[in-house]
Amino acid sequence: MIATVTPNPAVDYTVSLSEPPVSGEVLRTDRTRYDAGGKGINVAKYLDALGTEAFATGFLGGFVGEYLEGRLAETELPAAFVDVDGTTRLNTTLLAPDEEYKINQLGPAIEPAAIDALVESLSDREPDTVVVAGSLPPGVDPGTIDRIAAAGDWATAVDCTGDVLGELSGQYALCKPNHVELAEATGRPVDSVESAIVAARELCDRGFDRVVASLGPDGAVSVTDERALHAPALDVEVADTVGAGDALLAGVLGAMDRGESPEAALKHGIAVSARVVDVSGTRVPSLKGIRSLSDRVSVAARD
Ligand SMILES: Nc1ncnc2c1ncn2[C@@H]1O[C@H](COP(=O)(O)OP(=O)(O)OP(=O)(O)O)[C@@H](O)[C@H]1O
Ligand SMILES: O=P(O)(O)OC[C@@]1(O)O[C@H](CO)[C@@H](O)[C@@H]1O
Repeated sequence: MIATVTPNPAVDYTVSLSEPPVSGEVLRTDRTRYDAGGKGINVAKYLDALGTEAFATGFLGGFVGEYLEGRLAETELPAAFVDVDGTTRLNTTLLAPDEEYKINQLGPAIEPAAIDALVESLSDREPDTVVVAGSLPPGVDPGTIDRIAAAGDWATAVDCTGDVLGELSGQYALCKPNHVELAEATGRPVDSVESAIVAARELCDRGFDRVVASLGPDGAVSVTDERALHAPALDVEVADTVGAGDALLAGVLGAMDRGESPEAALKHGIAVSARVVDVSGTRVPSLKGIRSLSDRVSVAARD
């Protein structure tokens, strides 16, 4: 079973506009949606939809937390969160023709007792893999992620901001930075597939067994000490890219969980992310035919 930890969940509020916003003008729209989100929660939603046994946890509080929990309860995804005093985030995505704006709140402060409760409940579940994903709210630091990674006999995958990634000192099975996070974590420029592979190799030297770096429309690389693979993105219509990285990670982890090869896992990740960019917000898209879509992804070994 794959457990995902979202230290800083969010309800994703997506607003679609017919025209770009103009200062001082009132814009009206009936195209809005609310999704239960936060990176780890998205990974768990996509894994569940792909048929991989998943469980979502993290910290929730206030009316937004209650709403998020209610939305998850409408789904089949097993989830249990630690209650906190503050209010969970409402993150906004503003979509206008050819424009995408994202406003993310900082999130509520987390007390040490809540972190202890989270670690304890994770240990009780005995997952095979733990995924820690998303930004860290006040009170949670990179040391907390190292603690979670070391707290049980599980493999740990992380998708966190570049500064946090650069400060982790535990042993990790996988990390999933995007190109900005990869540059931030290593201090190296990442502006091509080649430079992403160089930076990813540096993270492998620092304790990450595999680095899956997402490169937006340029696809993704999957790098270990020994091998580097690159797969380009599929050419698809893009509604918005929110959740694309989570979809890539879910696709890769789901395939790895089934024992598939690194090539097949990367293809699967690219295919799942292509489906997610095709829908707005962080809703779960139809994943029917995902196998044959994966077969359309090309993957190449790189030096
Ligand atoms: N414009 C696009 N066209 C097709 N596929 C895309 C596009 N943008 C992203 N993707 C797919 O989604 C994957 C993840 O994208 P990206 O690198 O933007 O993730 P991210 O920055 O972590 O996203 P987020 O933080 O919003 O989840 C890419 O590897 C690619 O397969
Ligand atoms: O502020 P963070 O934690 O870095 O990112 C949070 C977030 O933008 O990431 C998800 C998409 O990947 C959304 O569901 C959510 O709003």
